[in-house]
Amino acid sequence: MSMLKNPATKYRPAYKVDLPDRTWPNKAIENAPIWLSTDLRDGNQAIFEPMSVATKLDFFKELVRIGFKEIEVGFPAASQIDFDVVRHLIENDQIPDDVTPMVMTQARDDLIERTVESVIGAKSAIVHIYNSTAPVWRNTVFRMTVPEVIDMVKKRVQKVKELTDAHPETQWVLQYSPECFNMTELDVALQACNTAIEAWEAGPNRKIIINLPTTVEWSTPNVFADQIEWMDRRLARREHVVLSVHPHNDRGTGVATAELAMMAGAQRVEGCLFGNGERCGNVDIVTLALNMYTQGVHPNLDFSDINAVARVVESCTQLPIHPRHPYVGDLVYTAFSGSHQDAIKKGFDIQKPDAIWEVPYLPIDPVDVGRTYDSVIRVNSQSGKGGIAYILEREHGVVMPRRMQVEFSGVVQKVSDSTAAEMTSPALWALFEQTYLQNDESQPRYISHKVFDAEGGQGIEITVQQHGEISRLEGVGNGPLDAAVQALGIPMDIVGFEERSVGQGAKSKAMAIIEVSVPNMPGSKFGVGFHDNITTASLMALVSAWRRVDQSARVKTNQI
Ligand SMILES: CC(=O)SCCNC(=O)CCNC(=O)[C@H](O)C(C)(C)COP(=O)(O)OP(=O)(O)OC[C@H]1O[C@@H](n2cnc3c(N)ncnc32)[C@H](O)[C@@H]1OP(=O)(O)O
Ligand SMILES: CC(C)C(=O)C(=O)O
Ligand SMILES: [Mg+2]
Repeated sequence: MSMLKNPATKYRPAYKVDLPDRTWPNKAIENAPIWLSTDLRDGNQAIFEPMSVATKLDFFKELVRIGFKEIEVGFPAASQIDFDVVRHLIENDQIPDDVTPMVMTQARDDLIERTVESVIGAKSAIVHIYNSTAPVWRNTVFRMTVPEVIDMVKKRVQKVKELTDAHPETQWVLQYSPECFNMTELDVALQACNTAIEAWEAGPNRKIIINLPTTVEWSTPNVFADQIEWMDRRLARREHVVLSVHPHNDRGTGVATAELAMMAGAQRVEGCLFGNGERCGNVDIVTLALNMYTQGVHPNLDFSDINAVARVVESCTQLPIHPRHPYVGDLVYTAFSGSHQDAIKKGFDIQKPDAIWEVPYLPIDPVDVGRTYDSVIRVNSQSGKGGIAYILEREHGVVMPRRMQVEFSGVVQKVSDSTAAEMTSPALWALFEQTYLQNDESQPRYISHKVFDAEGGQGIEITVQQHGEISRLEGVGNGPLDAAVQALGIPMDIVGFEERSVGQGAKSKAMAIIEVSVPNMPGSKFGVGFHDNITTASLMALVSAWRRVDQSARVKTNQI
């Protein structure tokens, strides 16, 4: 950046709202708003290829299934496809009684006529008209003064009223949006909205929706919340007005803007699934809804199979969802990093099914949105013992004692550092087998054993293969394991022993884990054995530990 020129000076900062007695900062979101999906309009006008009739109908069905009660079905005056979709839905009775379609148009007489025509015969319908009220649009696009803009609002609302009054069989609602509301002087926006409210003659059975958009995000969300509270206090015939917001996401704060606006009095929110829409998108209704869910408020929308919703949206819009998109991305329930994995494992260990959700680093239980725990923990060079232990326990039933977790994570770390790649669950298991289980004939391994009564205790004859040779070794001790230590003739102390059954039913096996220490060898070594018979499993674990002691001694003396 040049030292002489500061490009930031060419941008005008957002204005502040004079509202010293603002109340929204002390409020919380306690109820779901009325949701309006604008996927078929704002979402559709923002994709490379607008949706076909068939695609729009599929998307509409999905929106109904999710639970939307108000759906913007299109901009019928803009294209024949949009017009045909609306007619198809009405003529084929595909709009459930509790769902109201909305059609949108610019505040132009010719377009309003075509728009109202598109919804004739619907049980209920929202006709949505808009015009920008912000100074740049007034001066540049319309070249109109404020009184001229206000006069346009009055005449166009009267036009909608006249056309809709002619069809009393439909329950009509008017929606008026002062486009670019967030950039409009508040007194001008209020004048435009109150003009629409009066011209519509809002009252009982003549509902009006005043929809305040951040057409292009311009300020921090608190300024928008102030604007909403300011309007909420001043709108005419307030009890007959539904106060709605329509946030975009140019600053990446669409969700925060919608949340603070709800705290400030917004009763209705317009947005798109997964944040589709012009430029950086409309507010993401899925994120907003699931944010509410994590605060103990049900959003009245069904995202219990979020992957299925994502598949419909991706196929209809042809836009991929980012792998880190909140709640839905492929990686959002995955931890690679060691300390997170450790905490998640500990959280899962104590989490009870219906208790308050307290698993660290997972803001939501993946199961609530139809995701599984399968990929919650994945291993790479950033991973630690907790994550590795989690995968082995979850997928193979191997519960490692803590010191063994430390030992094995060192083994994993060496491999993942050298490959610099993710270690998949099968690769992790292969490394576990290679490290602890005797499946390589070139290394010391257990072959068989016989026990017999001996003077002074338990006798054992253990057959092992060591460096290619079969040896039968005998020992006596206070049990088979102790006898085997004597038979192997190595000064090993067994400092830890655990056994458990792994797997279920006929397929279950005994697993033994033995920790041994050897004089002059720092630390300890672990060995593992799996067998149908518990004594055999523990002898295999002992030989596994012996092999690992032998291996590390040979590494030290450079024999391997
Ligand atoms: C923020 C939003 O998302 S708003 C929604 C925007 N979505 C769309 O525009 C998609 C659908 N629209 C279209 O396909 C087209 O605009 C059509 C078919 C509806 C109309 O097309 P055209 O008749 O060619 O007009 P065009 O789009 O160029 O509009 C420009 C004219 O409309 C006027 N205009 C623009 N917006 C509005 C409005 N909200 N209310 C009244 N007049 C408007 C402009 O001032 C301009 O007038 P001028 O010709 O006298 O200078
Ligand atoms: C509500 C309409 C006019 C809109 O899409 C917007 O302002 O972003
Ligand atoms: Mg918009």
